[in-house]
Amino acid sequence: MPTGVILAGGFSTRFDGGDKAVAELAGKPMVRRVADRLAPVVSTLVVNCRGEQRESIATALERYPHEVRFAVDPEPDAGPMAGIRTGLRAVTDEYAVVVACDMPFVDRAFVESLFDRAAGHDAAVPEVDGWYQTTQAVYRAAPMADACDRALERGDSKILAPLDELDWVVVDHETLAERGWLETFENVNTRAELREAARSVASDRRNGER
Ligand SMILES: Nc1nc2c(ncn2[C@@H]2O[C@H](COP(=O)(O)OP(=O)(O)OP(=O)(O)O)[C@@H](O)[C@H]2O)c(=O)[nH]1
Ligand SMILES: [Mg+2]
Repeated sequence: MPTGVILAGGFSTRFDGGDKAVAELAGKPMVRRVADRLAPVVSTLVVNCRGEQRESIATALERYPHEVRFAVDPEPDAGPMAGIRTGLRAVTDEYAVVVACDMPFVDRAFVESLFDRAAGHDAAVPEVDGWYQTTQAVYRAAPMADACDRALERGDSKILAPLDELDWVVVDHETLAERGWLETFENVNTRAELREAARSVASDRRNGER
């Protein structure tokens, strides 16, 4: 089975104090929600974060059913693409799904379909409203990490820069909408968005989901 990489090295500046990775959403830290949603489709978890986040994230991931590896940023604040690179360097499987720690509704069936689409290619990246969702995408770990290194060496930290030299496929908006997969990209940046997400979890619970 492939690996799951959770990106958690950001500074949560819009979140008004505290690290959103370990903020509780309906009683469960967000990073744990993402990890639990990936558990059925991955066999190893890699968490990319800064050194000082490691202890609190490890606590949030206690008794996770798979091996958990930490990939600590050598340099903090180098941006999400550098975080993807650092996370993918710790991957030993051919493919990995990368998911941001603030996407607590990541959909398992969607992730499985991303792995299917990526097979034989270097990446499968969804596109929503014209934006490529590189922080919820599947990559072939080694070529993507190498391409990130080269982009960073050229001083290009744009998240799409490494894809220029790779064979990547796009999962388009229409397909995502048809299959009911737009909610998988919902992300939490502010305390208000956290409250909104908690309301979604509560209403889904009433409907017998989540
Ligand atoms: N390793 C690493 N990851 C990052 C960095 N910046 C953002 N990320 C991750 O990329 C994902 C999406 O980023 P944002 O939503 O901007 O998160 P953030 O930067 O923590 O929050 P803001 O400060 O409010 O922008 C999150 O999973 C972050 O943890 C960074 O400089 N390094
Ligand atoms: Mg940011």
